[in-house]
Parts: sequence; C-alpha cells; structure tokens
Amino acid sequence: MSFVEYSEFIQEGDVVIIFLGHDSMMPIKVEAGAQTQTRYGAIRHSSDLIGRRFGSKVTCSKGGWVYVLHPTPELWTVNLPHRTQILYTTDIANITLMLDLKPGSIVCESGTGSGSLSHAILRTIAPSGHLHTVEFHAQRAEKAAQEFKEHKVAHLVTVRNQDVCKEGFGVVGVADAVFLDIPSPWEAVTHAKKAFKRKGGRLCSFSPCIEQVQRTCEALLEQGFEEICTVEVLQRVHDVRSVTLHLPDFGPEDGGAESAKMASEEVLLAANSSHPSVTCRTATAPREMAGHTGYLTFATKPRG
Ligand SMILES: C[S@@+](CC[C@H](N)C(=O)[O-])C[C@H]1O[C@@H](n2cnc3c(N)ncnc32)[C@H](O)[C@@H]1O
Repeated sequence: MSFVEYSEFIQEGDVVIIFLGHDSMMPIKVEAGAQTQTRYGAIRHSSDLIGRRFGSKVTCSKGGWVYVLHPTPELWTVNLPHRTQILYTTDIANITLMLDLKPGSIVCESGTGSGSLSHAILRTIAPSGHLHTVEFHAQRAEKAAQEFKEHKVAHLVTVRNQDVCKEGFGVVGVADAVFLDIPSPWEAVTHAKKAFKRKGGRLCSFSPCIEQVQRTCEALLEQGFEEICTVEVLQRVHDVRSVTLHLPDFGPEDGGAESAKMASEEVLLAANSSHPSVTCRTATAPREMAGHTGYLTFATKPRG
C-alpha cells in the first residue's frame, strides 16, 4: 500500500481506512496478531485484514460489518490525527488546479502542519516530482516525516525543520509552485521568490483573515509577482424539494396570443388553489452559508 499507487491486497504495515458509515471511519495500521475494536466488534488483523482485497466487506466479531478501504489523500484528510488546523478537500482541489500541479512538479510548502495538503500534493506530483515542506515545530516535522515513510511517499518529499520566514525553504531556483499556510505569509514572500525556477511559477497563500491577505498582497506586489487574485471557496449544497406551482388564469384562449404566451412562460405561485397546478422538483441554494475556512491568494512569479 502506498498513497501514490494502488495495491490490490492488504499487507502487514499498511494503513487501512475502516469504513463504518459515511460519518464514521477510522485509520488503522495493520499489524499481525493485533485487534481493533469497533462498535460492531473486533477486527482481527491477521485473519480479517492481511491478504484480503482492499474494498472488501469484513464481518466483525459481533456480527456487524465494515468496509476496509485503500487510503487516499481525501480519506486521509478526514481521518488523520490533527496536530494543527488542516486544509480540507474543497480548498485543496482549488489549490491543486490553480497552482497547475501535475506529475513532475517541484513544490515548496510551509507549514507542513498535519500533512493534509502534503498528501494531496504528493499524489498529484508523483512519480517524478518532489515536495520540499518546511515546519518549524520539531515534533510536527518529525511526525510528518514518519507518516510519509509509513505511507511509502518518503522518496517524494523532504521535510525541513526550520523557520521559513528566516531560513526559507532550504532550496533555491527549483520550484514550479510555492504554497504558504503560516500566520505571517508576507514574511516568507522573498524566500518564496528565491525558491522559484528562473522560468517562474505559481504561488498560493492560505489565510483565514482578510488583514493577512492585504499584507501578503502588498508583499507580493513589492516583489514583482503578477496576476494576484484572492478567492474564497465555498460549497453551496442545494436543497432539492417538490413545489406546487399554481397556473394563473389569464382568461379565455382567444384573449390574444400575447396572454397565452405569458401564461405558459410565467408560472406564478398563486394563493387560489382552485386553479390548475403543476408539481415539480426544484433545487434552491442556501441563503446564508457558514463554512469560511480561509482566503486563497494566488499569484504568478514571472520569468527572471
Ligand atoms: C495551519 S498549520 C498547516 C496545516 C497544513 N496546511 C495541513 O493541511 O495540514 C500551520 C503550520 O505552520 C507552522 N508554521 C507557522 N509559522 C511557521 C514558520 N515561520 N516556519 C515554518 N513553519 C511555520 C505551524 O507550526 C503549523 O504547524
């Protein structure tokens, strides 16, 4: 099992996502002889997991069943142990697209945090790209490096334990893309500029507050970045429901072509239920939306 390649069968040492329901999953590390307790009973790693196909339905000791899933960056994001605030797939998808990440891309990232974004970057840039990720909190850097090893992606990533604002990314002139998720990204902009290849590339900075965005944009402008733009990614879940629309009475058919046209085009909601009506399925967007995570500021570092 690796986060960048699919394997068919579960082996000792693999990470498996135990799927109990859409809102209930847990990651486990497979160890011969070990057991994992779930609300459906125990899962015995040796007999229930090792050698089974990823995606199998496994019956637990109390008779309930679970699916055993191959890990993906998306499943990892919703199951990983939180050491920090993390980025979620809605933002990550936009970051991947707007940074133009692809197999072979060289990416610089700071901070590593819990590695949620890092795993998605690694899957995208594999098999020939590289991620240079910088984290100034020693234990977080160490834990991330250990996870990358366990997830068999360590050959694609270098973790550096340093302050990106003071010491930069540890590489110069190599990056196609730079990503910042730190409290003072404006202090890292000059280092980001140095990290880029001569031909330039794309930068993204994630900040929850608009004041951070303003300072970052000023620093980007000062350093000659172009195409600076800030977006907020919000997911609008439409509410699908049945509505009954009453057809208005515009008088007799021969009342003129114009009124007939209006009757067919303008289906009005009328209080009078004695009129003929149509029932249809419709979708409405929410009027208010919670869920602000942060602003994504993108910029282009031009050639030179
Ligand atoms: C919000 S977390 C990043 C989460 C990460 N994007 C993820 O998806 O899991 C921010 C991380 O940046 C680190 N950090 C803050 N300032 C830093 C700096 N100047 N240099 C390096 N790391 C820094 C913090 O220790 C923290 O772990």
